[in-house]
Amino acid sequence: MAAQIIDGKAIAADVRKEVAADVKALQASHGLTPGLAVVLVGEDPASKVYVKNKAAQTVEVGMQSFEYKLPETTSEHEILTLVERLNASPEVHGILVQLPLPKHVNAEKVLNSIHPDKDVDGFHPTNVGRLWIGERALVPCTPTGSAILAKRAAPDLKGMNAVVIGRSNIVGKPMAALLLRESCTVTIAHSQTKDLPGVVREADLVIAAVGRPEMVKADWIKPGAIVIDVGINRVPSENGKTKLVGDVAYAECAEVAGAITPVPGGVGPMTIACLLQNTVVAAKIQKGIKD
Ligand SMILES: Nc1nc(=O)c2c([nH]1)NC[C@@H]1CN(c3ccc(C(=O)N[C@@H](CCC(=O)O)C(=O)O)cc3)C=[N+]21
Ligand SMILES: [Mg+2]
Repeated sequence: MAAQIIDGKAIAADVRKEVAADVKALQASHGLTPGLAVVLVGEDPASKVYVKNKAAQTVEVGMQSFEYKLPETTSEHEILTLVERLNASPEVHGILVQLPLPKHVNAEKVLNSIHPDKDVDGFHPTNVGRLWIGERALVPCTPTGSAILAKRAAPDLKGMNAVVIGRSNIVGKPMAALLLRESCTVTIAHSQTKDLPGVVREADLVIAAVGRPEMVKADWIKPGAIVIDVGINRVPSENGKTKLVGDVAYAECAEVAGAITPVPGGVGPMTIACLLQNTVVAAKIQKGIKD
């Protein structure tokens, strides 16, 4: 039986509609227009595309967009000075510094300089702590979007065996925290895991976030399992161009899984939608607005 295909593009559009409604409500109730600042250092072409998409969608939902495109040679000090300015700006409620940063810049130092209440990526240690202890937090966008997609396939994740493949601070670890909050039994698997296929075969819910093209095979998947593919890998294609593939061998896994996300059109669009949602949450936190 073929899997249900979880349409991230359509679900992201739903989330953006909700965000647009939230923005309207905030304007009416508090005269507040949330603003998102994105900082891009250097010329990475893929990064430039994301920044452009983010800016367009930010404006589309009625928020203010501030873009800072700095040359590759920008010093760490200059970046820190910009972040300080954005931290202090009343028009800016969310700050995202696009990763990766150039090698001469200490990324950890830059990310930690963002005010936790403006940290719409949810990477600041304060937000990591808030997430794990269950306080109101800004939660990383990719795991948030992935959880929304999983819940579209199965509204109640309670009691499921969830296996997260990948232990990054950006996806794997916060994903585990979110699934624990949904009362899943969570395993974080990684490159050193013994018998990874065997571990994944126990999963009712698989989240693949390793950055290895099409690594997860059909015979790793328990029949009927939900498969969320976080990977976005650009690989050579037949016609000499490149194409995007996930961390999951999509075609073969779709024949075993109960539900599966495609790449592109799965988690990627959700990441940006959740970034916009986080900007609204950030604005509310800064203004002391409940919910
Ligand atoms: N501080 C920071 N936060 C990030 O969240 C962050 C970052 N840095 N650096 C780069 C990565 C990458 N990223 C993507 C977001 C959306 C798509 C996306 O929408 N992808 C589309 C297709 C894109 C295409 O066709 O190239 C899809 O999967 O359908 C992809 C990648 C956010 N990132
Ligand atoms: Mg993210």
